[in-house]
Amino acid sequence: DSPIIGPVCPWNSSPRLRLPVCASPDFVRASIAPELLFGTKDGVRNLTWNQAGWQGPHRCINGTCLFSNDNIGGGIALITSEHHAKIVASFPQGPAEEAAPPPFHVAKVAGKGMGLVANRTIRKGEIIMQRTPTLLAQTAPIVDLDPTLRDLLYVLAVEALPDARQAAFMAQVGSDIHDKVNTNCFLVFVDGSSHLGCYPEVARMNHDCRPNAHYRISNMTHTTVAVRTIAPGEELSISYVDLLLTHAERRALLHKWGFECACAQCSQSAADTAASDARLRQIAKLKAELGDFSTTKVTAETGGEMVGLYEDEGLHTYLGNAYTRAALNFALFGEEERAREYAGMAVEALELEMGPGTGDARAMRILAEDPRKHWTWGKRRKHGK
Ligand SMILES: C[S@@+](CC[C@H](N)C(=O)[O-])C[C@H]1O[C@@H](n2cnc3c(N)ncnc32)[C@H](O)[C@@H]1O
Repeated sequence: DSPIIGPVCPWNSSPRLRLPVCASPDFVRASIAPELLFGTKDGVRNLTWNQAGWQGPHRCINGTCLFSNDNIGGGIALITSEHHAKIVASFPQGPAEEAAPPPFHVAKVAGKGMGLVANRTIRKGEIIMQRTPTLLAQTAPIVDLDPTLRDLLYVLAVEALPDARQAAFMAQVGSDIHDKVNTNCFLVFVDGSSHLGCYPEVARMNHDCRPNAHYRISNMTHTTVAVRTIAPGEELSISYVDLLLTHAERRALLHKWGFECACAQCSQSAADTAASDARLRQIAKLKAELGDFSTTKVTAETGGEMVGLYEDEGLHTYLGNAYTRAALNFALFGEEERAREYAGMAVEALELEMGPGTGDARAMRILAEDPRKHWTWGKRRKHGK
C-alpha cells in the first residue's frame, strides 16, 4: 500500500491517502443538481439517481464532477460530465459477485513484477473474469487540468471509494495515482467520449506478444476470455499493443509504456524472430491483396493461406478477423463448402472475441447458412468457370 506523500489536511480523515495540496474544500464545490433521473429499459419505472446508489456530485471543476456508487462492483468513483454520468448510470449494473472462486491467483512472475497464474485448466472461450471499474475518469478534462488540480480530483475520487476498493486501487503499480492510472487503466468509451477505466484485478495481467487471453469492454464492463486452453500454472496474459506489428515495432511501443517486454516471443532466437517477422509481413501483404479488387494476384487459396500464417504465429486473439476474410474470399471465388466452413469458424471466433450476438458474427452466420445467396458470391470467379 503506497501512501500519497503530502500534507494531512484538516478535513481529510484518511491517513492513507494524503491530498497533494490542502485546497479549500469549497474550492471545487458541486455545481450541478444532484438529482439525475434515468429510466429502466421498458420505461415503466424511473429510479432516481440516489435510489440506484449514486452519490454526488461530490466536487466539480469546470463542469467535470466526481460521483460515486458503492453498489457497483464493490464501489466505483466516476469523474465525468453530468451528461456522461447519466449515461453511466443507465448502464446495466454489471456482473454480480462471482459465486465460484476465480480460476487464477496473484503471484510473482520472473521479470514482470506480479501477475495472474491459472489455478486450474481454463477452457478456450471460458470467461476468466468480468469486472466494473473502480475508477472511471473522462480523459479530456483530466488532460487539460493543471496537474495539482488533477491529482486533487484523483485523490478525492479514491477517497470516495469503500476501504476495500481503495486498497485494491492503491495496490496497483505506479508511483502516484496519476501514474497508476496511466500504467494500469483501459480506454473506455462512454457515448463516444474517451474515459480511462481502472480495474485493479484485471491490471495484474501482464502483456504477452502471443497472449492466451483476450478482453472486451462493453458499456463499462471489462470481460477477459481465454483464447486457447490454459494449463494450470500458466501465466494469464493479454496484449497491450497491436500484435501484427513486427518485433522491433512492438518493443518500441512497449518501451514507451516504460518496460522491456520479457515474454517468450520476445525472448526467441534471432532466427526465430526473423521468421516471425517474415510471417507478419506476409500477413500484411495478403491482407492488402485480399482487400484490393483491382489485383489479379489473389486466388481462392489466399484467405486460407493467411489464416495458416495467423495460426503458425499463435495469433489466436485475431482469428475472427482472419477467418472472416478467408470466408469472404472463398465466397468471392464461388467455393461453397469452404466459404461455409470458414464462415462457421469465424462465427465461433468472433463470438469468443466480441461476445455473443455481435453484428460481425451475425454477418458470418448468414454467409455460413447459404454462401450462394451472399452478395459476394462468385464475384471474383473468372467468367465461364
Ligand atoms: C498493468 S501492470 C501489470 C501487472 C504488474 N506486473 C504488477 O506487478 O502489478 C503493467 C506493468 O507490468 C510490467 N509488465 C507487464 N507486462 C510485461 C512484460 N511482458 N514484460 C515485462 N514487464 C511487464 C511492466 O512493469 C508494466 O509497466
